[in-house]
Amino acid sequence: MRYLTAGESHGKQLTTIVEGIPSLMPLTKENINESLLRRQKGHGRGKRMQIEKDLVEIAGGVRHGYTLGSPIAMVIHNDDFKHWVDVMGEDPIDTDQKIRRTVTRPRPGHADLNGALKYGHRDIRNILERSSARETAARVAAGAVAKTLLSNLDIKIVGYVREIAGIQAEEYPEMSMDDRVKVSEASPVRSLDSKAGQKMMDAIDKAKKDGDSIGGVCEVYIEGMPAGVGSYVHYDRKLDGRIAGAVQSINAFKGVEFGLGFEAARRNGSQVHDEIAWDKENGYYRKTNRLGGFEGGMTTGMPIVVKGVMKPIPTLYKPLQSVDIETKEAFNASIERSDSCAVPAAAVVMEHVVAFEVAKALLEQFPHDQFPKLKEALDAYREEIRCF
Ligand SMILES: Cc1cc2nc3c(=O)[nH]c(=O)nc-3n(C[C@H](O)[C@H](O)[C@H](O)COP(=O)(O)O)c2cc1C
Ligand SMILES: C=C(O[C@@H]1CC(C(=O)O)=C[C@@H](OP(=O)(O)O)[C@H]1O)C(=O)O
Repeated sequence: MRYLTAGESHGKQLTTIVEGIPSLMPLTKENINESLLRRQKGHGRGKRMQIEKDLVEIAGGVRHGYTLGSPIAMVIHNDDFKHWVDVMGEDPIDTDQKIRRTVTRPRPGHADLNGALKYGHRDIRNILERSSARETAARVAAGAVAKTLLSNLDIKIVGYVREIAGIQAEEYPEMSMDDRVKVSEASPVRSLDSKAGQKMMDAIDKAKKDGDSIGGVCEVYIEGMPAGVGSYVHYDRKLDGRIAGAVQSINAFKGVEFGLGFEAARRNGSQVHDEIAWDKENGYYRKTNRLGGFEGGMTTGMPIVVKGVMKPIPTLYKPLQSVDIETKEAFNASIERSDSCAVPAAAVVMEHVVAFEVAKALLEQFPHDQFPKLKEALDAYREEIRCF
C-alpha cells in the first residue's frame, strides 16, 4: 500500500493516487469529504481557508460504492486557482510579466531558500507552491481511505490538540474513544479540555494581533489494534519508526513522542515499563500504557498514543530578516496572508498520516486482495492471540 500526491498550492488541483487497497471495501466520497472538511476547520487559520471548500472527486478505483482493487485516484480542486490563472498557468508568459511576478525573498523557516538552492530556481514561487501545506489536503484524502479500511476492521483513530503556545490540555486517560471524537469535533481548537481550549484560542488571537505565529502539540489515539502488528526483525519494519517518520514529514513538525516520550528519560525503569497481566476474557493486557502501545516496533494491544510537535508558522506579519536572492540586500519579509496557528488542522493531518501507516502495516501482515478476506484473517488472528 502506498500513495503519491501531485499539485501546487495555487495550481488547478491536487491529485492523490492510493495503491494497494483491497477490492470489495465500501468507500464513498463522503468518507473522504468528512475528513477534508475537518482539516479545514480550527481557530487560527488565515483567509485561504475561507476561499477553499475541499471536496473530493473520485477519478478511479471505486465503483458503486466499493473499491475495485485498482489504484484509487482522487482530485481536489483549488478554488483559489481562479485568482492565480496568470501566475500558475502552464503556458509561457512574456519576460516583463515574469520579472514582475518573480519571488526573490526567501522566508526564514519555510522551504524557500533551501529549495531554490537545491533545484536552481531563481523564482521562489517554484518552491513555495509545492512546499506549501496545501498538499496536506491530498495526504488527508489518502489517509481517509486508510481510515475507512481501519474503521471496517473495528479500529478507531482520532487526532486532537494537546498543547498550543505552552497551554496544555489536561490528560484524560480514561476517556472513551467516542467521547474523544465528540469533544475534539465540538471544540474550535480540537482540544479535549474546554478550559484550556479557550485559553488556546485567546493565545492564537493574541499572536495574530501581534503579527506573530504559534505552534503546539497534537496527539493521535488509536484503539482496536491487536498486539504484534509491525516487527522487531528489521529497522524498516518497526511500526513505531514508520509512524514517527510519517508524523515528522508533516509540514512544520519538529518532533514525535510515543506514550511518555521524552519524559521516559527522566524516570526509572519501574516507572516506565507496563506490567503484563492476563484474564480469561481478553487474554494479555497491560496495567498501564506508558509506552504508548509499542514494544519492539510492534503493537502491544494497548491504545497507540503518539504526539507530534508543530513549530510556529514561518510566514509572519511581523517581519523577520532575510536576504533577497537577486540583490543580496537584507530586507524585512512582509506578507499578504497566512495562518497564525494551524495546530488544530495539523491534528487532523496527523490522524490521517498515522492511519495510513497503520493500515499499510496491517496489509503487509495480512496480505489479501479482497477486503472480506483481510477482515477474516485479522479476526482469526485476534482470536488466536486472545487464546495464546
Ligand atoms: C495545516 C498547515 C497549515 C500551514 N499553514 C502555513 C501558512 O499559512 N503559512 C506558512 O508559512 N506555513 C504554514 N505551514 C507550515 C509550512 O508549510 C512549513 O513550515 C513549510 O512547508 C516548511 O517545512 P518545515 O517547517 O517542515 O521545515 C502550515 C503547516 C500545516 C501543517
Ligand atoms: C492552503 C492551505 O494551507 C496553506 C499552507 C501554507 C504554507 O505555506 O504551508 C500557506 C497558506 O496558503 P496561502 O499562501 O495560499 O494563503 C495556507 O493557507 C491548506 O491547508 O489547504
